[in-house]
Amino acid sequence: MTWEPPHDGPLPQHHHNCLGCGDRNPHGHHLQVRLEGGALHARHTFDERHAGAPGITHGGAIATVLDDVFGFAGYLIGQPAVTRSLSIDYDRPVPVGAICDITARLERREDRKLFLTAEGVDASGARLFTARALFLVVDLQHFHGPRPPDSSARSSRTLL
Ligand SMILES: CCCCCCCCCCCC(=O)SCCNC(=O)CCNC(=O)[C@H](O)C(C)(C)COP(=O)(O)OP(=O)(O)OC[C@H]1O[C@@H](n2cnc3c(N)ncnc32)[C@H](O)[C@@H]1OP(=O)(O)O
Repeated sequence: MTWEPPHDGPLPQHHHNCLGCGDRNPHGHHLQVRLEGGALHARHTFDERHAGAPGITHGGAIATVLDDVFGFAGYLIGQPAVTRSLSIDYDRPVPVGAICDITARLERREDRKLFLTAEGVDASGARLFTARALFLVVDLQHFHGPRPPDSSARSSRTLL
């Protein structure tokens, strides 16, 4: 089967239990990532579960979400890729309960290496954080390992 680039619109979750985007992970962020004009977009609202300082989103929660949005780069190239390096600049506190719009782009590819950037802004457009990541393309063997006991959690609408 030949791979075709995805059209603009919602992208499938990585898998149902994914911490970032899985719809069946009760501890997850339930991200919904869209492709728009070649860029990956997610609108997300962190909640009280994601607080570090009172009322302010934990930096690790932001890193989780960024890592997962970057993980959708696999859809742009039709091959799975995983994080090798992730770097974040936290420009402003992200209030719990506030809308956060995240945009990520594949800046360039060098063989297996995907160089990615992302930005998060609030509802007024003020920049909250920026990030850079290096993802490496892997083959499906990379994911062969211990599997969740509920293998029925997988479906054709997921990557794994
Ligand atoms: C079905 C679909 C599902 C897809 C499902 C996708 C789900 C995504 C979920 C969200 C994202 C995640 O959480 S992913 C999970 C978190 N990440 C992981 O678990 C990855 C753990 N790490 C690994 O498994 C491994 O380190 C790999 C596979 C990433 C890379 O290992 P490797 O193949 O040995 O590659 P390595 O030699 O280290 O590096 C390859 C090239 O990158 C360069 N390189 C390495 N680090 C850097 C760096 N910081 N900056 C610049 N360049 C670097 C090296 O010099 C080399 O260049 P050159 O000599 O080639 O020029």
